[in-house]
Amino acid sequence: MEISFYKYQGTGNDFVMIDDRADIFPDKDLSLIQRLCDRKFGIGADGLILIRDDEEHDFEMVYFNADGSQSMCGNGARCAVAFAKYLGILERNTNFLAIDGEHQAVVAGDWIELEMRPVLSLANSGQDYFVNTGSPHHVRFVENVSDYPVFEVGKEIRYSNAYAPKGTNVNFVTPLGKDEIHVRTYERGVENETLSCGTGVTACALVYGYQHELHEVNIKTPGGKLKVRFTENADGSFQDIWLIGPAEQVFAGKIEI
Ligand SMILES: N[C@@H](CCC[C@H](N)C(=O)O)C(=O)O
Repeated sequence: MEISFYKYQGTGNDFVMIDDRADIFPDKDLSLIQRLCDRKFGIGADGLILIRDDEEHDFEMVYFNADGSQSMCGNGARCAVAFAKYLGILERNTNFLAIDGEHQAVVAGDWIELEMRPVLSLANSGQDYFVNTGSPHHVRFVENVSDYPVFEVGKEIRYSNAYAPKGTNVNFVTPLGKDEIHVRTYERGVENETLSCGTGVTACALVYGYQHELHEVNIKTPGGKLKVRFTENADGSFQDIWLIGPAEQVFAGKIEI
C-alpha cells in the first residue's frame, strides 16, 4: 500500500508525520516504524507520529520513537499541532489527546505554544534531578555542555540499574545567564543525542526555575531556541507549563509500506 507522509522538524527534532484519520496505518508493526525512521534505509527521523480522530478532542497524537517504543514527545506534539493546522483540523487554539493525557496548544505563526501536563515533583538524586514531564528525564548540571561527552555519559545513565528496566532520557545543562540555559539530551528510543528534546528542556527549565526562583526560562539546544513558562505551587508541584518554539514542515512524499 502507498501512503503519503510529511516530514516536520521542531528545533531539529525530526518526525515522520502521517495523517491516519482513516485508521489504516499498521501501528503494531514496529519493524515498519523502525524502517521508516531509519536514516539510511528509510525516510529518516527521531520519531513517527500518527494523527488520528478522537471523539472528545480535535485529534489524537500517537507517537513512536525511532525504535518503535512509545512515550510523550514535546517537540513532536508541537509539530503534530502544526500538521493538524495544515490538515485544516484546527485554526489557532486546539485541545488534543496524547499518551499522557489532554493538552492545549496555540498556533502563533510558525511558533507553537504547547501546554504540558502538570508536574507533581522534582526528585533529587545527589547533585542530579529526576523529573517526569510525560517522559522520564534525568537532569545533570555540567560546567561546559558544549564540550561534554553527552553520548557516552548519557548512555551510561540511561542503562544504569537505577532506571532499569524502562530507562530514562538524560539531559546535560549549563547555565548561560540569569534566565537562560544550554541543554543537550541523550534520548531513549533514539539511543543517541538528538538536536533537541521538548520534554527534556521542560524538565531542565523546571529544575533551573526552582533553583533560581524563575517562572520563565530560555533554552538553547543544538537545534535552536525554546522557551518554557510555568507556575510553581507552594507544595513543590508545577502547573500551567508551556513549551514554546518553532515547528516546520520540511518536505512531503509517498512511500510504499
Ligand atoms: N523528543 C521527545 C521525547 C521523546 C520520548 C523519549 N525519547 C522517551 O522515550 O522518553 C520530546 O521532544 O519530548
